[in-house]
Amino acid sequence: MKTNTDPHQMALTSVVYRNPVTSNTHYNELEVRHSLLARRATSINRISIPEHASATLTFHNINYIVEAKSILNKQCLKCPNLPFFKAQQQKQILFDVSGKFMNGMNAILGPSGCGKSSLLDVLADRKDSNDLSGLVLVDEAPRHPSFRYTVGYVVQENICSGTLTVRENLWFSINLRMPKEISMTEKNQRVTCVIKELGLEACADTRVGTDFLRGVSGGEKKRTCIGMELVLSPKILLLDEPTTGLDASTASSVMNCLKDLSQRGRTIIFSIHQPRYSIFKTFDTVMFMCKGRCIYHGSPRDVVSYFATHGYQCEQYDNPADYALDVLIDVSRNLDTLMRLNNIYNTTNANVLALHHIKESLTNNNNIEQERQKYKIEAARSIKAEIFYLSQRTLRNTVRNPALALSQTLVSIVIGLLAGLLFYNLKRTIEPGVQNRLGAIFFIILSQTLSNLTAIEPLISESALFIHERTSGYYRIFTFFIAKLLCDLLPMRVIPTILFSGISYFMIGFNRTGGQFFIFLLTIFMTGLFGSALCFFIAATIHVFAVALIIAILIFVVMTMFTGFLVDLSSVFSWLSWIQWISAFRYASNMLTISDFKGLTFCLSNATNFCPLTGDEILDTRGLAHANSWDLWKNFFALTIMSIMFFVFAYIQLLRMKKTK
Ligand SMILES: Nc1ncnc2c1ncn2[C@@H]1O[C@H](COP(=O)(O)OP(=O)(O)OP(=O)(O)O)[C@@H](O)[C@H]1O
Repeated sequence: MKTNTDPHQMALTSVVYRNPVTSNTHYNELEVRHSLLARRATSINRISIPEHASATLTFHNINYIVEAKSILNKQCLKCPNLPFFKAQQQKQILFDVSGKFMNGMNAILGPSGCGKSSLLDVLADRKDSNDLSGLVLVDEAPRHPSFRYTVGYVVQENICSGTLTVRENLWFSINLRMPKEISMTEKNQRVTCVIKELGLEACADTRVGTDFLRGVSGGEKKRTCIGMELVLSPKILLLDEPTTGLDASTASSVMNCLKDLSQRGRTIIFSIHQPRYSIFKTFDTVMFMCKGRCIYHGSPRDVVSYFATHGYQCEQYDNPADYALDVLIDVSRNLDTLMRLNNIYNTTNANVLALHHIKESLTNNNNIEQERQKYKIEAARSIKAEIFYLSQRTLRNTVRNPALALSQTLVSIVIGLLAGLLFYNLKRTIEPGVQNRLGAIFFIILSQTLSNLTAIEPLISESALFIHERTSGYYRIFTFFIAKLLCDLLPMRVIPTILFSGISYFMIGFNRTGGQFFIFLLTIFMTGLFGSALCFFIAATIHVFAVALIIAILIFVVMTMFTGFLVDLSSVFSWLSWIQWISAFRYASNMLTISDFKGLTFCLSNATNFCPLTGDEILDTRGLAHANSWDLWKNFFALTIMSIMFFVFAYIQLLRMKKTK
């Protein structure tokens, strides 16, 4: 393959530099280097996956400490789930870890909980820098702020869109993550090339699959996730346990695939649990970790002899990987041995040399972090393009997985018919006309409220995908929010609203004027929109479906109780009655009540044509002002404000989701 340039560097075109501070000589050099790269990138007119894209990643004295919650005292063990019984405690996960990963297959091995994933996250710049000390360098320079978005990182869980095909997932990744300068032809070339490299030709146009939709195999799904990173053509590819959950042959095929990539110059770094020998021997280097410390880093061929010198003998037919893991388990139980092996590792010649090389950089470490924060990163695509690609995916998702949309539509038809039959052709009599009319309004608001609970599920089920894509810099939160609104929340309210209103309004026999039907339609739509906004906010705040659902139901029930239909609001305790002002459903039912009752007269049911009660009197009794049109529209205004407020809250919650882990 032809290699005209380095697309990893090309991705830097998506980075702009704002107010770089020039107080530090070392950083000045970096800045010059980066701007040179950026300038060079703009002149590139052809992209191909480079055969020799290699990078060396070194890390020095990495310490990672988190705030962990611990139970305060023994008595509190009885109530461990209550947050106020927990105290913040510092927990060190990584202890002075240093090392160097060059192009090739670099494995990180160790027992569960030894800090493999944490180290990978640190190397990928996905941890909060406040919890970290130490230095990570790429080709002897500090990582660029965009490193997190340009490095390939395949998380342990296979996160990609299940309703899209393998090829569509790759396109989604390349469309959103590569700079806009890259042409369609070049992207197509790259996607085709990655599909070929990963051996995905046979299933390229098969849907990946979800829990309920059979798709590609586990190995193919894993390779799709790898492909979504490879389309960026990263020099460094990090993978968290790429073989977990795969059978032996699929694990081998994934590892062979990675081996191929490494032979083409990429630096592949991955954590792995108990590899078979056939896999173990493909590694170029292995790093053994134990309780957050590194105790060996070198060739897999030297493992047995290295540990033998420390008193651990490998049995004749034992797999060296199993043997090493047994050694690690033994070492983890013996703190003295662990410290001894860790000290030996830290003082090995190679390591000392590496530290010597970057001594100057180490002293500038604090400055480097501060400087990194000052760079502003811009997304690779324009807002319009991001909305387009996200909407395209959402629509495909809806069309290919129509259960939710169909059930929402069907439920609207059924409830519309039910309301129509229950309150069929309302009479304008005092008994039972008035009561039935009020009952119909209450039923309509209640049913529309409850049918909006469905808005919780899609966001919660997509939260893992959203967090992953946000961390990997696929799109801005704003564009995700707009696409969700335009292609998911709004259509799911508009169509059912029209169907429900069209059926129920005329069957029930509310006033048949165009204006009143429009107010009815608008009220139903706004009720749905408010319900969606509230559910969106709850789903963005609480990620456990059952908890989110129960909270949404609780809020809906309280709001329904304060509509004024179940209890006379003037008789409620004064310290409780303020809830009526935040009951969106009171505003909705007020709109319907005022619109329908105003100007009506209600007759006696004995057909005497004596009509002693007017709709205006009923509105007066219910305390609903109706003198002018503002009295009606102020309810619409309040409903709109509350919907906007909850959409804003939902957006803030999305922003608050941490990019780092
Ligand atoms: N944010 C955190 N708060 C508290 N403890 C944490 C946090 N992050 C990691 N840990 C702890 O740090 C240790 C190392 O976690 P890590 O996920 O890095 O281990 P691992 O070697 O990848 O484990 P596994 O192989 O089981 O995935 C674990 O004991 C984990 O519970």
